[in-house]
Amino acid sequence: MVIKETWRLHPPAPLLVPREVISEFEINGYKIQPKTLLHVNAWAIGRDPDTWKDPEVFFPERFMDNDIDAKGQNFELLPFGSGRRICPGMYMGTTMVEFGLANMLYQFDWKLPEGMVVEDIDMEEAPGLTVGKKNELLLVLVKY
Ligand code: HEM
Repeated sequence: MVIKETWRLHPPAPLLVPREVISEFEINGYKIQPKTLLHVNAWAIGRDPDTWKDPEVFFPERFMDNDIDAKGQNFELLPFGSGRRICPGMYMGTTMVEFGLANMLYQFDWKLPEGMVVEDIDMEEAPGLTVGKKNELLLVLVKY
């Protein structure tokens, strides 16, 4: 749930990978012509207030009472895209994130630096095709 919530708010590829339209179609009254380059804004979908309650709030428990997953079937959560060109490394990527996080939590207790509160954590993203944190994460790790 924590990982899903992180991907909702911070999809690593916020605009997925551009698609080129093959045949004309209509959406919301707009006629989209062949050859048009389409971007799917997964970042905005993850923060859509019509879909998510309090979208700006980090609240992993929102995934407790539903079966929304990140495998491309639930269009409100698309960190790996969807359809024929969905990320083929989806399961490897998920496993790497789960193992990495589990190891960090297993080995260390994580604390904020003296005088810092949770709200001070800087979550600004550096722009790009794939995004990461703009500034480094400041935490103090305590070995168990
Ligand atoms: C958390 C980790 C990862 C995320 C969030 C991610 C995300 C994505 C996204 C959004 C796309 C575009 C899908 C679309 O447009 O529908 C993509 C494509 C792709 N990803 Fe990943 N990816 C991850 C890990 C990996 C790994 C570990 C590999 C390989 C070992 C990989 C290989 C690829 C390849 C080859 C494509 C292009 C697929 C195509 O165009 O047919 N990805 N990924």
